[in-house]
Amino acid sequence: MPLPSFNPVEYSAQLAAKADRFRADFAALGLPEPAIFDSEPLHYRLRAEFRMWHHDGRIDYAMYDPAEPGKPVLIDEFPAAAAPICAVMPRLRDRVQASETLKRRLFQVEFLATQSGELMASLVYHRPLDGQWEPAARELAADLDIRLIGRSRGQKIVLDRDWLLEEFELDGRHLRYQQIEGSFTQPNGGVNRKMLAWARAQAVGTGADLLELYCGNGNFTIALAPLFDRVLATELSKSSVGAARYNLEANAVDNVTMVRMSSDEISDAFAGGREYRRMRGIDLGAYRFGTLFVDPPRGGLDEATLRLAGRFDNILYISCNPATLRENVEALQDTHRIGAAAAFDQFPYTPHLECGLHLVRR
Ligand SMILES: C[S@@+](CC[C@H](N)C(=O)[O-])C[C@H]1O[C@@H](n2cnc3c(N)ncnc32)[C@H](O)[C@@H]1O
Repeated sequence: MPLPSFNPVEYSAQLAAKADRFRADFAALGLPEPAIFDSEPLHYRLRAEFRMWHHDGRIDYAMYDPAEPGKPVLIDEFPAAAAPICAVMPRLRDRVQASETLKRRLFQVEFLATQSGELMASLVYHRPLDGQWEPAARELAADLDIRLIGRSRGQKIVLDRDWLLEEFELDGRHLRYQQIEGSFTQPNGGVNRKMLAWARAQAVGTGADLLELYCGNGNFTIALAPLFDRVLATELSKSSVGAARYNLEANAVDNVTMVRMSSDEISDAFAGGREYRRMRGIDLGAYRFGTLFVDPPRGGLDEATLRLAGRFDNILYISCNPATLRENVEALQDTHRIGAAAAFDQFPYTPHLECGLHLVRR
């Protein structure tokens, strides 16, 4: 896949072609007409990372075309990135270039922005960070008015905090989300809000209790919780579970129990497998689960999780990989039909498409 070119004139046609492919790929599985949710055509990415290329006494941002992996493509701008990232990129490069301490063996720069206006950059080095780095970095952070983190092998220097606070309105609620550096967060903030609204619309009326797997920092959990009596939410990553707990409190959501468990562990617990210390005090039998919400990584659902899914009347499935989504829906064909579908264009100008399905027990 070559590096994308960002031409808003081509955007609508590209999205239409992706949606057609989605329809065609799922036609045999009884896909209803999907709702199509577009992205902003530019400045839609809240995360962007670049290698730093050192040459002729200067440094430049670089990306790699997978078709020519040995050859850096030097870039001055990255129009997919959120406007605050675009604005700070040249200023950060010039300031780093002017400081030997900040520049030496700088390998990569990772930006994270929020729609609420916060911005963080992580400077990743191929050398241990010494006592001179921190004062230079503090000056840089103050000049650019951003949060800054320095990383090197086995070393992480956080100047103040390693997270941002995202805030936005959703269906009349003001939501707050801690987003931790290095942990998963949805890259396209505008499209994420459309995914949350779609998921909420699908969940209305499914009632009873919700089981959520792969909940990350509670992105969907916080949005969906008021529509259910009780929610059991699970996630593998320790830092994401920490953020999710923070977010439950920050949003005054009190009907969610959060457990750090992998999808196969929670599937095993439901199947009456071994006893899990992390499940102590949680009586699975006392829940009245009507809905399962899953948003797995690209690999989709494993066998044990598919068996667990088959027990639910409603499965809300958000997927960043239509190929594994299709395999999983095929495996559930005997018990579930597709009640509603959506395509979310998280990744404009690439072939990737995020999909949402509401699977309903036959
Ligand atoms: C696509 S992200 C979705 C996160 C969240 N729903 C959101 O919207 O931000 C997938 C999440 O699954 C978690 N994960 C990966 N493998 C897992 C596993 N085997 N069991 C449970 N969670 C897993 C990752 O840490 C990540 O947070």
